Amino acid sequence: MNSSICEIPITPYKEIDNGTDNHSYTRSFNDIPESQSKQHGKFDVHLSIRPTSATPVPYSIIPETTPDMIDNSISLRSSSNSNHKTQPGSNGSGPYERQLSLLDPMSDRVSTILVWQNLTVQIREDKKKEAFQRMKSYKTFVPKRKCLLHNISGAITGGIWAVMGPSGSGKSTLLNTLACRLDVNTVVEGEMRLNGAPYDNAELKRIAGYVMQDDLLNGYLTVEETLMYTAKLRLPRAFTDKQRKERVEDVMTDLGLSHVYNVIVGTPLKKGISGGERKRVCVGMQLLNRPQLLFLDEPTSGLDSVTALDLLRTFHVLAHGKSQEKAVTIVCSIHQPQSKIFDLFDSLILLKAGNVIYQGSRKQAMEVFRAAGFPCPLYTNPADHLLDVITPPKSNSMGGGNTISLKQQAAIDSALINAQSPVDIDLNMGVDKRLVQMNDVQPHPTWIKQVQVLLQRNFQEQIRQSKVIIISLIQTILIAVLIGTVFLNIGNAQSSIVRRGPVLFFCAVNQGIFGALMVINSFPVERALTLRERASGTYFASAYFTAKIIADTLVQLPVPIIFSCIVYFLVGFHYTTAKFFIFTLFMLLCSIASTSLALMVSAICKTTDMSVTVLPMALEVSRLFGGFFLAPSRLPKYFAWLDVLSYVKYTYVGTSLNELRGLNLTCTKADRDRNSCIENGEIIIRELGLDYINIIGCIGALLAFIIICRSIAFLGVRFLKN
Ligand SMILES: Nc1ncnc2c1ncn2[C@@H]1O[C@H](COP(=O)(O)OP(=O)(O)OP(=O)(O)O)[C@@H](O)[C@H]1O
Repeated sequence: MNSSICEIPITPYKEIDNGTDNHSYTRSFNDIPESQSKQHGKFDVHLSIRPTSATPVPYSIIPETTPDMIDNSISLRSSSNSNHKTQPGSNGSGPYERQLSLLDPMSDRVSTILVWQNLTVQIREDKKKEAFQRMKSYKTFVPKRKCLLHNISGAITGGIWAVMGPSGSGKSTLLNTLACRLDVNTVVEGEMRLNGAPYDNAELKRIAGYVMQDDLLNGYLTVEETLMYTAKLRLPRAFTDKQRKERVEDVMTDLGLSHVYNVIVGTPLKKGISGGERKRVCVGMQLLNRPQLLFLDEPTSGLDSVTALDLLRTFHVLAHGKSQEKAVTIVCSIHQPQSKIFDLFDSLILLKAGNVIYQGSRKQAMEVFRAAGFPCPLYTNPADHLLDVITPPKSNSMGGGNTISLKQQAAIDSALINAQSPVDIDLNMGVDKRLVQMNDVQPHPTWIKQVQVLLQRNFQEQIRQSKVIIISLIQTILIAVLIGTVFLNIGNAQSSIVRRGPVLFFCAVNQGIFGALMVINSFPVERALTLRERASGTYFASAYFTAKIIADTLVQLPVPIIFSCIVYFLVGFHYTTAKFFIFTLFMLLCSIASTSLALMVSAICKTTDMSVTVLPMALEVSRLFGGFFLAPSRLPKYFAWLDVLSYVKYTYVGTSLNELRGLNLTCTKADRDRNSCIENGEIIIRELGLDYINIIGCIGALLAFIIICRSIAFLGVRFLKN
């Protein structure tokens, strides 16, 4: 069977009978959305159609042959066409490639071809549990796994693709598999190729973007700031600031965001841009480094129909490329699009329970369904029709509705599959495009530059949240005044001995709480955002962590300093300049230690709920072993390890040593008569058993505590990804 293309411009659609069962059309872009035709101007595109039924049927015998049958993007070689010959003069990359260039109107601008063959995705209960069971009974071991995708094959070759199917059919699983974003408990079998070569997440990060369903963004930054920071972090280091700014402006114009460039993104409590605009910002962040491939998971979820249509029109324009530019191949998972949205897709993958029911041109889908005996009724949304056919109606509790038996449903599925030619995948598709891509790798901004940009972003966010900082300062002043007045001018009398311990212990406890609560509330959300940015290859985990530690510490500094200045003088602690600075240093280290503990807990627990449950216990233990209720030297040996973990203890013991060393106490005659006079602080230190360590030891222990907690937190951020 030969196919040939006649280049006769006929507008809008006219069939050219070339004497074969392959028919060719030439059409103009009159029927594409206005926005797109403006971009392209008016030009003619050559398309061919192929019969899709198992037994090829010439289209001429189907009475209502319509342009719907035009296959303008399908790239799967059908077995029935496997004798397809390479045209003379083609670039020799095989019949598949040639077919692409014949079938795809923008093949010269399609830069990415994604192919998968015999792809099976399974989920296991737990990776470690499975490995353990395998070790225990390796001969008889049969892993318990749920199959999410069943041995599917296909290809994505340009244009805008919809992955459709009922809920739970595996749309997100397919997207995540192709984008190498599955979680650790997933087992993938089969081949996936990007431009003819196996690929991994790192390679995909360079050329592809992924927009997740929920628009997780930094609510305190404006649209322009959000995009500008991403541009600074993601665009190659060779870009100048001017070029970055131009790229951001370009993306904002493309996505229709220019009118909100100065509006903050917004948080649940502070309204910012709209839902559709948020989605556009997420897409914009991915478009900044001009990806060749864009995955979008349910991009229209939560949007009203007008906004959703508007967004899809934007994607359609991106997918067909602006003049002279390479087009972005877009793959969207979508639930049940309205008909106008459905019309914007070039191609379709229809999934049901992890199986592919249809893949190929969107327009041809209706024909396949008709050939299988399911023509789309008049005035019915084609997307609804496709889903209605493949989704069996469930009987309701009232016994209403017509149910279809599993057998009938299986018959429908096989009728649909039989109405299409079997797919024969060529894994080498797009190999020539790969060479171009490999030469195109440009280095990312340096680690130092990333830290610098992230620091700037962090400070900007903190400034936008200045209310929280101001409230924390006011609260610190109030608490400090309260403590200072309760223990006002403690003096040097014997009665001051029983008051010194509690006030020092209370200072240590108080410094820990506020910072820890702030971290526990904000870090899990920040972590989710960071994970997402890192999944897109925006920056190194170490750069993020370094910037966070520096910014948080600098913002935290004033609180213990203000606290110390007020409390120290109101209480009237042992006054020398050195002692005051040592006290302040302990307050500062205590505050940093508590936030480090909270950071570690929330990095390991991952969610706010879990962190909020675990942190109070950690704080309680720190207090219990804080050295006040029971002297550290008198603790039972088996608790020694918990005692070592208490940052409160090192603060309390350190400040006590600082206060009591060199402290002279006055005694009244009555005290002497009762023989209960304690003349100096050294005696108290010995009595309380605090002399097992010195001040330097306490400072060292606090520093070690901070370093260990932060190192564990870093490992949590770096390696715990879900
Ligand atoms: N981590 C997982 N553990 C267990 N089952 C999973 C997991 N991920 C997905 N599944 C199951 O795999 C099937 C496909 O899920 P997937 O999220 O891909 O479906 P979907 O078509 O995107 O659904 P929806 O449209 O509702 O988002 C579902 O039955 C789901 O319960």
